[in-house]
Amino acid sequence: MTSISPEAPLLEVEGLRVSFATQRGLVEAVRGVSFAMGREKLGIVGESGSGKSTIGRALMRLVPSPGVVTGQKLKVGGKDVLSANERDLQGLRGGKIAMIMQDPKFSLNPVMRIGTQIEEAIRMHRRVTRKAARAHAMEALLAVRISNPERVYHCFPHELSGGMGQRAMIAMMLSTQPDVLIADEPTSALDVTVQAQVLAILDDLVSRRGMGLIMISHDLELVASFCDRVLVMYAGRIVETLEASALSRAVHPYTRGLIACLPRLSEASSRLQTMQRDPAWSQV
Ligand SMILES: Nc1ncnc2c1ncn2[C@@H]1O[C@H](COP(=O)(O)OP(=O)(O)OP(=O)(O)O)[C@@H](O)[C@H]1O
Repeated sequence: MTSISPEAPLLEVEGLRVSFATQRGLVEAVRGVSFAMGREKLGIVGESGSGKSTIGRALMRLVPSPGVVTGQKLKVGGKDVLSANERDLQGLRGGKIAMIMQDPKFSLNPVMRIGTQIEEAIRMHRRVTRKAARAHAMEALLAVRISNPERVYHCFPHELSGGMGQRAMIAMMLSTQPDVLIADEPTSALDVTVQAQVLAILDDLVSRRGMGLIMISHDLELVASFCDRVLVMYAGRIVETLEASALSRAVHPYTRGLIACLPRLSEASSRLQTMQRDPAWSQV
């Protein structure tokens, strides 16, 4: 873990804006988002298209062309992301901040064995021998509760099940010891049992390593049960920030609408509510 004081925010975001010039006009995906986070689990929820993933990508400086990212401040572990050059970015990505995606297919190299990929990631960030990198890779696989790391080490990604592939990806992202991990819908492609196992692994790793975790999801219930704090997004803006334990005290009508739309076992026979949107929620 890099040496930053426990009190310093791991992440500082002020006035973040991301827009895309498209043939259909300017898409303002993120419209002035500000937040800070420490060693905590922070959820970002909102419906599809509200800008959640774009925030994650902006933090990694991975917004694709023609995206334009601006802001007053975007700092990870005290390092400025907005002004970082390619070399700085290599150190930042993996070293300070890493991202796991919904599907390991997009993060793992399909033609490289799992162990080799993890070792490569480690050796990009730490001066260690091949032998030491291999030992660290094995440790990383064990840390995500893979009981037979030797076998997984030699596998290609397609030889792993969805849950195992997800664990291997988490192992790779954590092997470089980042301060902040962004998990973008990390479990939505997994069945419920495997989902619970992967969340338990993330929870354990985050609390043992004292990292910050950003969990991006459209699932308010999941995020509220897993995270300490929740940012609720609507149309590119944060409309509400809540302690996860205080969801019932949400005041924004969009958040209240999300809560009202959740199915409840006690009301199995009643119709699910649908959200009534107010155009005023999108106004800056
Ligand atoms: N490369 C791109 N080019 C043009 N528009 C984009 C691009 N990437 C994202 N957008 C637009 O930015 C907005 C926010 O997208 P984003 O993927 O961040 O939303 P999201 O909340 O993560 O949604 P989802 O849950 O579906 O992933 C959407 O309107 C999307 O169409």
